[in-house]
Amino acid sequence: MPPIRYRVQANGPLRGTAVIQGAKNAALPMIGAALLASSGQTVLRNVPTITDVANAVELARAVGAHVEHHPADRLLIIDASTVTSPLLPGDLTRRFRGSVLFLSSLLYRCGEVIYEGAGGCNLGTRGLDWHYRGLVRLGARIEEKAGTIHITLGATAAADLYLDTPSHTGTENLMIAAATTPGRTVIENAALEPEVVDVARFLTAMGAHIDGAGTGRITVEGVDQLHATDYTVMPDRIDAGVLCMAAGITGGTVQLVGGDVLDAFGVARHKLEQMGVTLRPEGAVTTASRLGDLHPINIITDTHPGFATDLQPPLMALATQASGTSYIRERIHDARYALASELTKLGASIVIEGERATVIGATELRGDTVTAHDLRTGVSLILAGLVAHGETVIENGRMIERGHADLVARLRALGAHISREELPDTTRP
Ligand SMILES: CC(=O)N[C@H]1[C@@H](OP(=O)(O)OP(=O)(O)OC[C@H]2O[C@@H](n3ccc(=O)[nH]c3=O)[C@H](O)[C@@H]2O)O[C@H](CO)[C@@H](O)[C@@H]1O
Ligand SMILES: C=C(OP(=O)(O)O)C(=O)O
Repeated sequence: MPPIRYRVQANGPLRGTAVIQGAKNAALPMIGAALLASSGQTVLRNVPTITDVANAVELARAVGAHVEHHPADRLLIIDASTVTSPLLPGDLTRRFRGSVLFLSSLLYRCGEVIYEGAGGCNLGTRGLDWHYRGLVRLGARIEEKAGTIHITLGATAAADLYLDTPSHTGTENLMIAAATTPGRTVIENAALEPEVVDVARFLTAMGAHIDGAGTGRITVEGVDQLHATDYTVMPDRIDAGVLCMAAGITGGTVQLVGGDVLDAFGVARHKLEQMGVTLRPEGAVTTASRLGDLHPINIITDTHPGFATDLQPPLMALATQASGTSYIRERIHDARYALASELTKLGASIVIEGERATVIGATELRGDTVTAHDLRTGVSLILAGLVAHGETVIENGRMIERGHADLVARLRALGAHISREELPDTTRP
């Protein structure tokens, strides 16, 4: 794959309308869960055109599903009646974290699943032990050999499950597994994230019996089988948050279209408002704007409705422009400060001590060449580039496209000076 480079130059306040994409972290589990339907065709709408989705489509095809992808219509049609292979090939699964969401459906469709490892952003330790422990309690057997996980389905029976902390994909995987496990399964300390609720709604549309999604105690009454359905993926609250911050960092006004996201923001809504970014819902449109100064802020990332970790890097970029010292504490991922050194190259003043980051603002940023070490680092560097003097060049831009669709077109429509280049592929002979 040819490397991608983004170039950004400041061009004053962003103004205009932006469409929020469908949620990456809801679309991926839905593609995985759709494989549970042994007949019929599932239609998924509002699917974001991002590489994580393209990889999920490739993975679904690799295990035998027939998938039609219509990116221009943001639509997927999944016929899982042809799923036969229990092997999730490592060259695909290691491309994205969401591949872990294929485990449960494939296990129940094929009686076994072979998983050669998860990918996704490198944010420190990203365990899967709670997923495996839950599956074992539902009757699965797990063996690991040289990094490959082989799960086989024994006599399945409902169970009382718990998560040590409310894992997002862990809750989704266990809901998917429990959907067709006979009896009543209870998941304690379940994740409350809006995407988990959307996945529960999707499973319910497939015929599952799920209660309590959006609370810490989810109950699933197993049914014999699930059927194909037609479902529209919720809007992406992280994509929406980044667009609000693009308005905030440039002192502009952006109208967000594509669904109500303010409730899904949780604490992030209030933190943005404290910083001086006004968020105003008007019917189906939310307007994000900033007129006065940006104020410093204090955030602690947490599970929903706490401040979402995926919005922490963009908030760090915003904090570099606030007049005063901001304090950030990252409590979900143990290594999510790759952005700090890149922002420092642009002139930001940031001190990292363990899980704490102190951002001393406001600093004048100057364009330079920086690297998108992961998805949100990349998009946060775009935010910084929107106010830096001179040109900001972001290498490894493919990372951004894992999770944000068509950002160049959407930001250009708001007046941003941003471009994307495909570089020669040096890995090809
Ligand atoms: C595809 C997807 O939906 N990704 C999101 C999901 O990731 P993901 O579902 O991987 O995140 P989790 O909520 O599972 O992980 C949070 C923390 O719990 C730990 N943990 C988790 C499971 C486990 O079995 N053992 C364990 O130790 C992890 O190492 C991590 O430190 O939620 C994260 C937290 O909101 C987001 O940043 C990701 O964007
Ligand atoms: C961490 C993220 O994604 P993933 O879990 O897919 O790596 C993210 O979306 O910021």
